[in-house]
Amino acid sequence: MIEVSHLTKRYGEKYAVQDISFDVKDGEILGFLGPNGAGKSTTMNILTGYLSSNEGTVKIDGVDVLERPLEAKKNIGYLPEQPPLYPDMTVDEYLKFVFGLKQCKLGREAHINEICGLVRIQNVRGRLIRNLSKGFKQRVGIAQALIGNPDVLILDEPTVGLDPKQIIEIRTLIKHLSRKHTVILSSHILPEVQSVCERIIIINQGQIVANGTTSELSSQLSSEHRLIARIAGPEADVREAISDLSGVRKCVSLGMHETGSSDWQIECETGQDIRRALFTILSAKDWPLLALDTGELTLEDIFLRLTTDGAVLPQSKPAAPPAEPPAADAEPTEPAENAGEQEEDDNP
Ligand SMILES: Nc1ncnc2c1ncn2[C@@H]1O[C@H](COP(=O)(O)OP(=O)(O)OP(=O)(O)O)[C@@H](O)[C@H]1O
Repeated sequence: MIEVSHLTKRYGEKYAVQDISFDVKDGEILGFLGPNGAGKSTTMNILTGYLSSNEGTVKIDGVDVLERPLEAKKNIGYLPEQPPLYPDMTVDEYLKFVFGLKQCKLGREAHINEICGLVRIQNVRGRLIRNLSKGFKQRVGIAQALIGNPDVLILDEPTVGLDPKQIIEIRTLIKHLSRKHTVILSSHILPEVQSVCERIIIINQGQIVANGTTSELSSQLSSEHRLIARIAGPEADVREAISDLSGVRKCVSLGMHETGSSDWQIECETGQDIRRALFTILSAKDWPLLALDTGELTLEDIFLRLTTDGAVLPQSKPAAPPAEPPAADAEPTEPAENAGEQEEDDNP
C-alpha cells in the first residue's frame, strides 16, 4: 500500500532524513517512533506530499506522490502534528469546507454524518471549534482526515497534549479505524506505539535503526545483549571475572535470591554472545551456574539502546495480519450529553 524508497531530505548541509526505505502493507498499523528531531514529521510530510524530498520516492497504492500528487493524495488522510482547524468555524462548517476542498464525490450529508458518528462528535457539530476541548479538537482533526474515505491514514503525534482519558479514547479510536484503513502513527511515546501498533519502525538521526514487531526487536537484541545469570561463587571474584570477559559492557549484581549464590545482569556489546566464554570461566573457577536467562527487553530498553548506543538492527519487516476489531465495550465513550462550556475531562 505504501512504498518508501531511499528517501532523503536535506536542509542545507543537514540531513533531516537520510536514505530511508520501508513498506506498509494493506490494513497494517505501523508505529513510527523516534526521539525529538529524529525526522518523523519530515517523513510524514513527504509521505503526504506536503514536502518534497531531495532523493527517493513514495508510492501510495502504486501512485508516486510527487509525479501524480492529486491522485496519490486522494488516498491519504493526514492529521499533522498541529491539526489544520479553523477555530472560528463550527465543526459542521469546517467539515463541509474540507469536503469541498477535497472535491469529494460522495453524498455530503451522509458521509459527514457517518464520520461524525465514527469519531463521536455528533453532539458538537454546531459548536465553534475554538470552544472545544483539546480532545474534541483532535477528533475533529481525525474527522477531516477521514473525509473522502482514504485508504491510508497518517497521524502525526495524535495524542500530544491530551489528558490520560482523552489519550485512551483517541488510541481506541485509532485501533478501530485500522479495521478499514492502513495507518501510520508517528509518536515519541513508547506505550502508545506498543499498545496501538502491530509493527514499529524506530528512526534516529534521520535513519531507520529498527523495523519489526516489539517481540522481534526484543529477541534480536536480548539474545545478544543481556543475560541474567545465577552463579554460586564469591561475589567480588565473580564480578571481576565476568567484567574481564571480552564483550561484556556492564555487570550488575541483582542480589541473592538463592542461598550461596548471587544473580547478575550482564550487559554485552552489540553483536557479542558471551555465553560460551562465561561457561568456560565459571567451570574453570568451579563456580556452578545455577540459571541463565536472556533478559526480555521492553520497548523502552530497545528504544534507548537504538537511539543512544548507535545500534542498528537488521530490518526484517514481516507484515502482521490486520488487528482484531476492538471489543464492543472498548469503543470510545460518548461525549457528555451536557455540552456546556466548562473544561471537564470528558466534556467537549
Ligand atoms: N524547515 C527546516 N529547516 C531546517 N531544519 C529543519 C527544518 N525542519 C526540520 N528540520 C530539522 O530536521 C530534523 C528532523 O526534524 P523533524 O521535525 O522531522 O523531527 P521529528 O522527529 O518530527 O521531531 P519532533 O518529535 O520534535 O517533532 C531536525 O533536526 C530539525 O531541526
